[in-house]
Amino acid sequence: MADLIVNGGKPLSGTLTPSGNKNSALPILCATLLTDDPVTLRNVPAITDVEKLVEFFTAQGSQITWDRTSGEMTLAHATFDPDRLQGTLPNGMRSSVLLFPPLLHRLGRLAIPGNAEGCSLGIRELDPHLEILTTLGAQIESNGTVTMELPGRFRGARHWPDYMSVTATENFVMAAALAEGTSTLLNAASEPHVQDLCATLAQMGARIEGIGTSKLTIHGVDRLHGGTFTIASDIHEIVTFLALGAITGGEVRVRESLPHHFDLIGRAFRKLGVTIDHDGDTAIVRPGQTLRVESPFTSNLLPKIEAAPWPYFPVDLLPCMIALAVRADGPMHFWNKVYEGGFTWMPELAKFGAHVVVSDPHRIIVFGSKPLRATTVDAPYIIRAAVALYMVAASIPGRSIVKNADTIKRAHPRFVENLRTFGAEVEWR
Ligand SMILES: CC(=O)N[C@H]1[C@@H](OP(=O)(O)OP(=O)(O)OC[C@H]2O[C@@H](n3ccc(=O)[nH]c3=O)[C@H](O)[C@@H]2O)O[C@H](CO)[C@@H](O)[C@@H]1O
Ligand SMILES: C=C(OP(=O)(O)O)C(=O)O
Repeated sequence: MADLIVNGGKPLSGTLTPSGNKNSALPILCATLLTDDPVTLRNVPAITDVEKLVEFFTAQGSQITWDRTSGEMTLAHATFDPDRLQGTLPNGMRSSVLLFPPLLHRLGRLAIPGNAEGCSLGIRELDPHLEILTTLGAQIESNGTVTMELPGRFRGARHWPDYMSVTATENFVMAAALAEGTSTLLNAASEPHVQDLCATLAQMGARIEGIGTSKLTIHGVDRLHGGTFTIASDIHEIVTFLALGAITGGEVRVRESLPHHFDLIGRAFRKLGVTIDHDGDTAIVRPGQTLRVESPFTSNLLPKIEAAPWPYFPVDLLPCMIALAVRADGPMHFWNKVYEGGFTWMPELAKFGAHVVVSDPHRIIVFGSKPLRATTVDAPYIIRAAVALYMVAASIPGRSIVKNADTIKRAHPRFVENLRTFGAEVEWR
């Protein structure tokens, strides 16, 4: 495990070109297995989750070249050899579940241990994935090991799951793209990365209607083809760097900042006193903004930022807003409607001197603007919680240590190198 050593208290200023979104790159990489044609991907982030998938594909015989500096990767799975698969999928990452449809499509059979690993935000359920695969024609058995069998092709069907799950929606789309007949998913997730996967599959020849909405209709086709596709910017990295500018009082510009996804995110910043300007596709946080919780017009109302499946504010961005709230004048209520483990790291914030009341596993109130001190904190296995602990450390003069922060490397390549170009004093140890 690696620790971040931080000498904080300086304004961080600079311009960032964000890397590719992990949550777009991983399903798209899995989707490349749906064709034998070569696929070239641009802007692939050099992150540990991608490294694990590439290692997995290579171990099964796929041909992959990856220029980590330019971000261009070419994959050819014509030589993918099912007999080499020993039943172990990449571990420590939720996205392994995204291999189920393409592997079933190629192998017809798959056996996995009964639990899906992911970060420690909460229990990462397998059931919605297995329900989808069953609905689309797979047969599932479980006795500790889960065995999936697909006789022939996936078969088109209608499905309405309990909730909008990102990876389960992605699995539905991948399976239905090559199914016999038409499939419909209601209560579909529509996060930017779900849209990215659908758009890439459409470019590969899939017939998908309703991209970006909660109802997806997919007309199955016989084959998908290769091509050249670009992974979109990482909305999490965009927000992180803007928030870093705001919390340290610096001026930050982020290029390729996906302004069309920004309305509600910009509103969350405004609730904490931060204005994000847009100049074309560059997002800008200007220096010298006062972090202050915006007063609602309604009297006696506790201001609130609530996170839920898109188009709500994204749960993965809550930690950045919590870090800002720690520094903002006034109380802010946060509501994570998705994960029961999203606030387990609040005791680490308290070590800096932050005042946070955990109301229940899904809700906290941050009483900001308390005097803070540099200190040592422990990051949980939650990417943006580690980022948020760094943000608070960066805002406090003196030496802090964020221990076990290397979960950040799962999503953000060159995190420390980028921070240094912004004037940060920070290093891995
Ligand atoms: C690789 C990838 O893309 N990972 C993302 C994906 O994970 P993932 O696809 O695993 O997340 P899901 O959308 O399935 O939600 C995670 C868990 O939250 C609970 N749940 C979710 C929604 C809901 O309305 N009710 C409910 O109870 C379920 O227990 C579920 O298992 O989406 C999450 C939610 O945006 C993000 O944090 C992850 O970064
Ligand atoms: C929760 C996350 O990722 P994963 O689902 O891959 O664990 C995340 O990116 O914050």
